[in-house]
Amino acid sequence: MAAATAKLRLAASAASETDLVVDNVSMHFDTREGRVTAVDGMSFSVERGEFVSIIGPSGCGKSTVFNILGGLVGGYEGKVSVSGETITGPHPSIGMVFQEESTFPWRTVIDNVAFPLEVKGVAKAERYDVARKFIDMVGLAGFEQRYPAELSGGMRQRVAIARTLVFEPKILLMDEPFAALDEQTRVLLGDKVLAIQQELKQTTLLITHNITEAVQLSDRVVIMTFRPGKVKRIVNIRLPRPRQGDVVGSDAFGRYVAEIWNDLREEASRGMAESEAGARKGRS
Ligand SMILES: Nc1ncnc2c1ncn2[C@@H]1O[C@H](COP(=O)(O)OP(=O)(O)OP(=O)(O)O)[C@@H](O)[C@H]1O
Repeated sequence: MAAATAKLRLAASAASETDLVVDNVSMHFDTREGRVTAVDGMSFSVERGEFVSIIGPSGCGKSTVFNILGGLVGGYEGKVSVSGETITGPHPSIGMVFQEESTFPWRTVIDNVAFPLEVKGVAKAERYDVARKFIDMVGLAGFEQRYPAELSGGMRQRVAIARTLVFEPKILLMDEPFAALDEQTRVLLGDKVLAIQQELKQTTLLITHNITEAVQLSDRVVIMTFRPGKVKRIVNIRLPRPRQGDVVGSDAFGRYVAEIWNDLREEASRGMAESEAGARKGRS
């Protein structure tokens, strides 16, 4: 009986392991126009193996949150912790994928992906073995010897994702990695991300302004308000896993998109009204 209870307790704690906690985080910037509150008292967490997206209109503070979590900026209020440890700068458990092009143009795909292992001093044969595994996972097998200029934008972003995964980070943090791609490519790349998620059970936090992408990939979507960025609502996406791109055509998918758009429309309209008012002020 005692053993059964202990087992249950163990299962319950494993089921609720939290990888990332954002606790009451605020960030202000002092500008010539005065103090701007970019993020205001944001709190949320990401459980182990969970895929969470943060979505919000332009200017709501998404990139600021990304920079805080990546340890790229300091001077914020509140606390961010990874597996219970407060972060004070870039944390080795967090692997980042950036919006802008970040592959090294002078290196082949395999040398791009193997780069972090090369820096760590891993021998060539071993680092190529590991790199091949991740190149395969992102669907680029056969392209190992190509240079980034010989690939499409979507393929280059997959190289960047593989290069980050090679570290085996506890948390994968991505800032609009597919923003520059067309809608069809995004949905197809979403399939790749879903497959990776399925295989690695990778804890992932995606920053995006694309509702389809957020619903397609996530277990939960954190909706942010327009400036100052707060958590407006967190939506649980109860679409079955494993998911594939065709989930986008289902009625349930459409309902989630409509629900999130309802919240976002309000925020985006506020953003637009503010920028129009700013432009009028500038003209008068
Ligand atoms: N370094 C900075 N100095 C001054 N203001 C800043 C700075 N970084 C961000 N801001 C302001 O903070 C607010 C949030 O910006 P942020 O870039 O985080 O938003 P975002 O949601 O990522 O926007 P987008 O989707 O357009 O990239 C904006 O009003 C922005 O002008």
